[in-house]
Amino acid sequence: MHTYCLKYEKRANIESMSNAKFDSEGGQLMLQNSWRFSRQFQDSKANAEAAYAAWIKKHPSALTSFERMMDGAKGKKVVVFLDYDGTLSPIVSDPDKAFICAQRLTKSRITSQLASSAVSSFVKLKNLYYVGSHGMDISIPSEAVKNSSMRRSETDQQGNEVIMFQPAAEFLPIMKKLLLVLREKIRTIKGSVIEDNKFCLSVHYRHVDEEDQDALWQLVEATVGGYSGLCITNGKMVYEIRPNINWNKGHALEYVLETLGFGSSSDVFPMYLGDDTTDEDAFKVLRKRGQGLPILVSSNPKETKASFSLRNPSEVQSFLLCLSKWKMSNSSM
Ligand SMILES: O=P(O)(O)OC[C@H]1O[C@H](O[C@H]2O[C@H](CO)[C@@H](O)[C@H](O)[C@H]2O)[C@H](O)[C@@H](O)[C@@H]1O
Repeated sequence: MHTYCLKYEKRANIESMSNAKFDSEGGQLMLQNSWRFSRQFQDSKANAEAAYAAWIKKHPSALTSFERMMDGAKGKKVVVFLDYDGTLSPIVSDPDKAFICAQRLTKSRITSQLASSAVSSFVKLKNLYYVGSHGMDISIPSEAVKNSSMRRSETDQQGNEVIMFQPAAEFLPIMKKLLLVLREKIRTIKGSVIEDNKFCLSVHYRHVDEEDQDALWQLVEATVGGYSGLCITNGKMVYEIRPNINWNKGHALEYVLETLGFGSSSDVFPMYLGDDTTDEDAFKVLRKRGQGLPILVSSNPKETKASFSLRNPSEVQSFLLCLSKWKMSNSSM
């Protein structure tokens, strides 16, 4: 509405209209424009709904399709992989306040970009397996490891016996150094925040003014360019800097299944729930294995390898509740 008024003012000057004429015509024009605006808004809302309706046909809701979906799981071991931000926890403006209601998370594997210790401190459940930093920071309780060739445990920071796997371990000194350098550099850009996720540095720009975002990107790109072997990807209002190695959430999923003794087993039914583009690598692995369920968490139509979808973390919780009820009536899980 404001924009239309300004535009009209400009035209009124050009045409040297009287103030009286300006006022009365201005009011009428504003009405017409506000009607047009609301019509455009309704049209675009209807278009978005139509696009979502078409998309959901290709990626049905994991809630409404639950029974049908779980047919394939009967008699198999169900392994649930859950992304954290945007999947278990809603996206919030402060990353330190991304909490979840954890009561429904039992016997699950959590994959995230956060360091596994960070995810673990958010979730605070012991009988979970944590995977952080894009799958580059894996920690599995020793007693869960079925594959004897992988049983070489160590003690984590909380004193638990775990199998740790960090395929980018050699990058740790570089990541630590880069953290200090970047933290100092981006200090000049108001609203920017850097998060240390061990093998992934996340530079958030959610609170950076739009006109400063390009400068932040230039700064990040130039600084990271000074270090070899790293790459930058763009997430949800965040630049993610990580080692450029051939390892992603899909590899992590395979690694976890391997440690659990399900490497090439047909008795397993893995599910992966994620909202991020980086979760697509895990979806692809499930597709390739021809096993289990890739589920995308999104309220907007998106190009995805997932077969099913859930709209948001609240639907994820409802889904996990259905799953726990299903588990109670199907004892072999
Ligand atoms: O692999 P993920 O668990 O999906 O991690 C991706 C990033 O997630 C977090 O950032 C996102 O969620 C924040 C909290 O809701 C939000 O404030 C931010 O804008 C989002 O990008 C996490 O803080 C990052 O470190 C991860 O890179």
